[in-house]
Amino acid sequence: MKVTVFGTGYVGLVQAAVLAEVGHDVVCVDVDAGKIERLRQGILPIYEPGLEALVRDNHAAGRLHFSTDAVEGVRHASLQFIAVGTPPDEDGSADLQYVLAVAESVARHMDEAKIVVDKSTVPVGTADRVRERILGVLTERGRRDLGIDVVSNPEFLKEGSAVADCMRPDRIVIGTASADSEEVMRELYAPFNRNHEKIIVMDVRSAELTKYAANCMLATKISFMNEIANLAERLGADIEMVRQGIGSDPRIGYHFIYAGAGYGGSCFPKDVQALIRTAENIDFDAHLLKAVKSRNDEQKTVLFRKIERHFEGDLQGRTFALWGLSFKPNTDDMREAPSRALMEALWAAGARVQAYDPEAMHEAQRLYGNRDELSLCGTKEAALKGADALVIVTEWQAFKAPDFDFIKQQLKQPVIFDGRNLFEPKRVKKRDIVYCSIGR
Ligand SMILES: NC(=O)c1ccc[n+]([C@@H]2O[C@H](COP(=O)([O-])OP(=O)(O)OC[C@H]3O[C@@H](n4cnc5c(N)ncnc54)[C@H](O)[C@@H]3O)[C@@H](O)[C@H]2O)c1
Ligand SMILES: O=c1ccn([C@@H]2O[C@H](COP(=O)(O)OP(=O)(O)O[C@H]3O[C@H](CO)[C@@H](O)[C@H](O)[C@H]3O)[C@@H](O)[C@H]2O)c(=O)[nH]1
Repeated sequence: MKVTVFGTGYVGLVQAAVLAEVGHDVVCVDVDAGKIERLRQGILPIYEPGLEALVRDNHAAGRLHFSTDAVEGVRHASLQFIAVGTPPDEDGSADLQYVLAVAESVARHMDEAKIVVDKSTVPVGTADRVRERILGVLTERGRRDLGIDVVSNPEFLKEGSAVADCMRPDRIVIGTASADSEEVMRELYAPFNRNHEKIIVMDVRSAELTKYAANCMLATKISFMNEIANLAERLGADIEMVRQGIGSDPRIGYHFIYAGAGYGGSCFPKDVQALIRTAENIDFDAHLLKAVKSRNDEQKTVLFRKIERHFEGDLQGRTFALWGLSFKPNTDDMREAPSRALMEALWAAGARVQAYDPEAMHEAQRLYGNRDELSLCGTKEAALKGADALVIVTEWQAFKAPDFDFIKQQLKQPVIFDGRNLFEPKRVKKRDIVYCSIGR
C-alpha cells in the first residue's frame, strides 16, 4: 500500500521504515531540509538500535523515500500519517501547531479522498480539530466534495527499542467510526497482526485518551515506587527487596516498578502535564496526576540532595564523575533527562562535572558544549580521574559490572552515588567504598 508519513522523528521515521520493510511504499515528508538530505545519504538524525540498516536497505530498495515537498507527499497516497511533535505549550498543554500545519498542507494539496491518521500524541478532541481545519480549507478551495476521515492511531513505541516495538507491537489501537477506514488500517497492519489479534478498534476519543492513560499509568507506577523508596530509606527498609516482594504478585508485576532518579524523556513528563491541563480545561481537578508529577519533580533532586548532604553543603570547586547522560539506556535522547537537572544543580553549587555516556555525547555537546564546568570524556574510566565522587544516573549495561578497585584508585574519595540501584550495597561496601543509592 502507499503511505505518506509527515515527520521523521522517533515515531515517523521508525514507523515509516517498518512499514517499508513489510513491503509498503512510503514517502516521508519533513520540513527540516538538512534532516531529509542526510536521510537520503543514509545519515540518521537519531540513535535507535536496528534503525540505520532498516532505513538504508529500504531506501536502496526504493520503498522508502524522503522529501521536503508536502505536495509530493499528499499526492503519493490516500493514507496520510501525522507523526510530528506535540511539545508542551507555555501552560503545559500539548502544542498542536505542527499537527494542524500538516492538516492544512493535506487540505491545500489533496485532489482525491484521504484518510488522515493521527499518530502524534494529541489531546482528546484533536481529530475533530484536524477535520475542521481540513474542511475549512476545502471549503475555501471549493472542494468540499473530497472525502476526508481522521483516524486516531496512537504510537506506543519506547525509545531504545523503537524498531522492535513497531515490528512486534503488543497492541495496535485504531480510533475510527468509519468501517472503510477500519478496513484500510487493518490491511496496512495485517503483516504485524499475524501471531494473534492485536488490533483494538474503538471510537476516536477513546483512542486519543488511551495513549495518555497508558503513559500516565506507567508514570504513576514509577512515582509510586519513588514515594515508597523515600519511605524505605527513612524507615530502614530496602526498596529493592520491597520491589521484588510486590512484583511477585501477578496483579502488580515486575515491570516499571524501579525506583530511581525520576522519569525523563520526551513523553512521560509532557503527557502527564498535558492530561492535567486537559482536566483543568473541563474543570476537573486531577489530584492523582498532579501528585505523580510533583513526586517526579522532587525525585529529580534526590541525587543532588544526597551529594550535598554527604559533602556537608560544600560543593564549591569539587568535581563529579557522571556516568549516563541520556534519559534512559539505548538512546542518545537527553530530553527531560534527570542528568540535566543534576548537572545544573551541581554547577549552580560551584561544582564541575566530568561526564561519559555511550551514545549521548554529541547531544550533550550540542546542549552544553559552551559550559566550562562540563568536560565530556571519551570513556567511563576517563570521567573518574581526580573526581570527588562518581554519580550514576542512567542504567546503561556498560555500567553494571565496573572494576570497583579501579574506581577507588581514580577518585579522590571512594564515594558512589547511584541513581539506578545498579549494585548490591554489601559488595560495594566490602571494597570500602561509600555507596549511596535510592531507597536503601
Ligand atoms: N519519541 C517517542 O518515544 C514517542 C513515542 C510515542 C509517541 N510519541 C509522540 O509522537 C509525536 C512525535 O514524536 P517524536 O519523538 O517522533 O518527535 P520528533 O521531535 O523527534 O520529530 C518530529 C518531526 O516532525 C517534523 N515536522 C514538524 N512540523 C512538520 C511539518 N509541518 N511537516 C513535516 N514534518 C514536520 C520535525 O522537523 C521533526 O523532524 C509526539 O506527539 C510524541 O509525543 C513519541
Ligand atoms: O521502572 C522504571 C521504568 C522507567 N523509568 C524511567 O522512566 C522514563 C521513561 O522510560 P520508558 O518508558 O522506557 O521510555 P520512553 O521511550 O519515554 O517510552 C514511554 O513513552 C513513549 C512515548 O509516549 C511511549 O510510547 C512508551 O510506551 C512509554 O514507555 C525513563 O527516564 C526511565 O529511566 C523508571 O524510573 N523506572
